Amino acid sequence: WTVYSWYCLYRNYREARTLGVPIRIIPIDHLNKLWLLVDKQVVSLVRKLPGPLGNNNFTRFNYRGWHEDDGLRAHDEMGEAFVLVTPSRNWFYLADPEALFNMYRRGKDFPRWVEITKMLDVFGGPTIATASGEQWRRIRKISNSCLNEQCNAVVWAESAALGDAMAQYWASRGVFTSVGEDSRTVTLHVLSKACFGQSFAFEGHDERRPASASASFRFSLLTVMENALLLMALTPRFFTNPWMPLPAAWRRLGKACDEFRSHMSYFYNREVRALKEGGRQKADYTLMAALVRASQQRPEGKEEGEDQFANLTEAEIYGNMFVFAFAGHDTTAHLLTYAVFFLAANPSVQDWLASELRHVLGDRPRSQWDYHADFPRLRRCLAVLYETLRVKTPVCEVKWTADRAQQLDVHVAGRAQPVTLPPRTLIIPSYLYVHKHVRYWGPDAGEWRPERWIGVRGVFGDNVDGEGWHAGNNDACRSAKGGRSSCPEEEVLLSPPSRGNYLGWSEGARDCPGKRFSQVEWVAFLAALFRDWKVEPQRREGETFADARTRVLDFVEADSGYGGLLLQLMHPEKVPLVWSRR
Ligand code: HEM
Repeated sequence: WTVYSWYCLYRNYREARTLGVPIRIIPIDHLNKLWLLVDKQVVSLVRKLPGPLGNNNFTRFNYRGWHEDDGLRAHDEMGEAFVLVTPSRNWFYLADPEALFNMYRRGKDFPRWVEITKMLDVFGGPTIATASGEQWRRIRKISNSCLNEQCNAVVWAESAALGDAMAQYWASRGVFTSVGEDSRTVTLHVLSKACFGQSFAFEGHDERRPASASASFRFSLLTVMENALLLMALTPRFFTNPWMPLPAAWRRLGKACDEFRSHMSYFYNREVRALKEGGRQKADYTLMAALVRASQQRPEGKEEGEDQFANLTEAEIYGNMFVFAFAGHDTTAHLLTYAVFFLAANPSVQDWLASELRHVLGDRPRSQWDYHADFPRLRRCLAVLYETLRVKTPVCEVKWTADRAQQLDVHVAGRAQPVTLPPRTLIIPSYLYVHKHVRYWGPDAGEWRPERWIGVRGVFGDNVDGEGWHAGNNDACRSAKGGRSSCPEEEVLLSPPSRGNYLGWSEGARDCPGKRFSQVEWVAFLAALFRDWKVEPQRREGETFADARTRVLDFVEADSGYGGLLLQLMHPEKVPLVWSRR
């Protein structure tokens, strides 16, 4: 095996040399399953060795999330593109915004590497995240039509109600440490409502009752989502096998899987029945109902009997429901946790945010907030999301060249030149570089500064939302008052320096279909949390606010890591925060 491995490494190295970009060799593929279990521990042990033994390509590049620790260094040293050669595959890292945008535009030439997402097909499939080609186009088209404005209105109302309850809970604690857990609770509850029509009251971390053995829907959804990685690695069948000697917690997981499946089947049959009887009102939106409706209707132009090529099967609906719940849960929750910490360290941004919320929502109670009228005016809330996603991008993407060589113009040594990428080359967009380099974002590129996304309407002609100038270049867009516009009505949301410079929701045909969902959810949470409340770090004895702020920001950098598949704060409970009325 070792000889074969070295042979493959040599073969891949020879192939990498044809690319004409810098090469670094590492001995183990990033996605070797055994290695994934121990990579960080082994690397941190090897790092203790003296000199080059502890400091080499292996300790620098050969573990999950190395790019977060390395920051901008790798591309600063090697230019816009370089390749990591492993025994299994070549990993081509790309930080050229123009080349990235071209790659996203040519989705057929550079498809998603679905081998990495295939494990999401645990409750049925193929799904939107795991299918390719024609099959994916069909599922994606149906999904896009279901994630519509009706869905967003449901998300808005539910998120505002849950955000409100979370704010009350934190206020009842005064000092709280549960932002990570509570953010996961609210995002899960929003998904439960939007996907299945099941609404649950907020339960703060310390109020959680032990899950009932009778396995309610909430229990099954929560348990399945909390153990999603384990389920993807071992499949639900492993946990539901009655002959397998399993610990009690794993048995419970098996039970939750069975329950989750039978709840989905119940919801599915209910929707099919309602559709047949014409009983469901338009106002009763659920994603499940929308998918069922779309899958039962024969699309225009299709003949009888062709339906199976255009609609979703029952198994595909189950698989997709799981994928939506999985893809929409931790992404938003982790970002919300980051934002609460960034805001705690930046009271002036909280004031700026609150003044927009007061201006748009006034004193209206939450029940009178209106998605269609209020959401589009809350640009500062959206700017907080854009900025948090810029500096703490949770999702890593992998594209590849599949079975054909592809050419891409890439800046190498300052000049655009065609690079021929051999078949089976993996391409990793280096979002950290394009999101944070001073060349694109100005001297404060490394700082969390949501104001960079806001400009003043009309300063450079008639800016419209999302088509203005990037804040790094828009000093003239701001009013004289401390670099901030005084009136939210005059403001526009600016776009990034280029479309290849902002990859948080990805780009091209295979970008995130939940983008608008997450924006609506996020803005409603921020509105409920920060119109009437504020957050700050709990000070230690004798600590000034400036010291506490530095401590929080240092903590955010040091504690960021890949717990599972996403970047997150690993232990947000370690830094207590204070919640109070503004
Ligand atoms: C702020 C929160 C979110 C972020 C940052 C985010 C980011 C992303 C990214 C970067 C991708 C592309 C992944 C890849 O190519 O490997 C993606 C795909 C996807 N996202 Fe999101 N997402 C968010 C929220 C959501 C929500 C709320 C949903 C569902 C309601 C969702 C559903 C999906 C699905 C189904 C895909 C796969 C799409 C396809 O393959 O066609 N996401 N997301």
